Amino acid sequence: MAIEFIATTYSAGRFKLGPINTEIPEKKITAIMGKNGSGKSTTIRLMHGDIKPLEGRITLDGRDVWKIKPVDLARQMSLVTQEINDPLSFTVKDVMMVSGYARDHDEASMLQALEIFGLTPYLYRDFNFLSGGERRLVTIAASIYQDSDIIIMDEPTNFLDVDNQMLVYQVLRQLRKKGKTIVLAMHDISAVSAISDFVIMLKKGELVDQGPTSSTLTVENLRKVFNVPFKTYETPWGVNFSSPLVSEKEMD
Ligand SMILES: Nc1ncnc2c1ncn2[C@@H]1O[C@H](COP(=O)(O)OP(=O)(O)OP(=O)(O)O)[C@@H](O)[C@H]1O
Repeated sequence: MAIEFIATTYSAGRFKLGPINTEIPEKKITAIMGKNGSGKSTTIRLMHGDIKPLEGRITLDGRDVWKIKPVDLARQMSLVTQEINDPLSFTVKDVMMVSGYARDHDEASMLQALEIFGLTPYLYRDFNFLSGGERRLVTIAASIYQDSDIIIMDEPTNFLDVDNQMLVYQVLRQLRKKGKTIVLAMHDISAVSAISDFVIMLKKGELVDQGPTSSTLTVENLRKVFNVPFKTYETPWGVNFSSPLVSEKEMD
């Protein structure tokens, strides 16, 4: 399942994205990084065929993704968005069923996906009355239940406590091991460094750099993207990046 951006551009109001040329590595974790408003969600929506490019193409195994029938696309790609709209009074089970509508219903797999996050007791709860973090975990469980080859998530760890963030990253690693292609829009630089194999860095809709995380996630690129200085430091879990968030001292 290869996703390719070929000279892709998009425009919404005054915002312009691209041109983007990239091939999302299969069976790896790709992180899309950039400041607020840099175009991460737009890139993800293009990848999922929710919006059409202005110029160029986004292809899934050579086919324009926006032309693929939703039911066929759902077998190949799942998307966890930032905002979860549920105008109806859906239960957690309904949310799972909607996500899994293109696969054969399998109650055991559905419960298994919820159980990863300890959510089986929530099966008949009203989704709208769950906390922000619980809703996020349900939608991640729903995308696991969907069982597509490609899993896209927009800021999957938003609203989550550190233990649940760790759980989500652990689950993402397991999904990669199972051969899933994963694409994440992310803010958290340490998490990008720890979990992603490939990184796409955006600034104001432009591609700043892309490549293997080990060689692309550099202090130089981070400074370009975020306009603040960064330094690396060693932690017991590997190299991390730091900027003077709450310090009065300037870094050079
Ligand atoms: N339909 C639209 N009409 C006008 N502007 C839009 C539209 N959709 C997106 N934009 C603008 O495009 C820019 C990129 O938005 P996008 O949601 O892709 O950013 P992002 O990198 O995901 O940001 P964040 O980190 O805040 O989620 C923003 O300035 C946004 O206001």
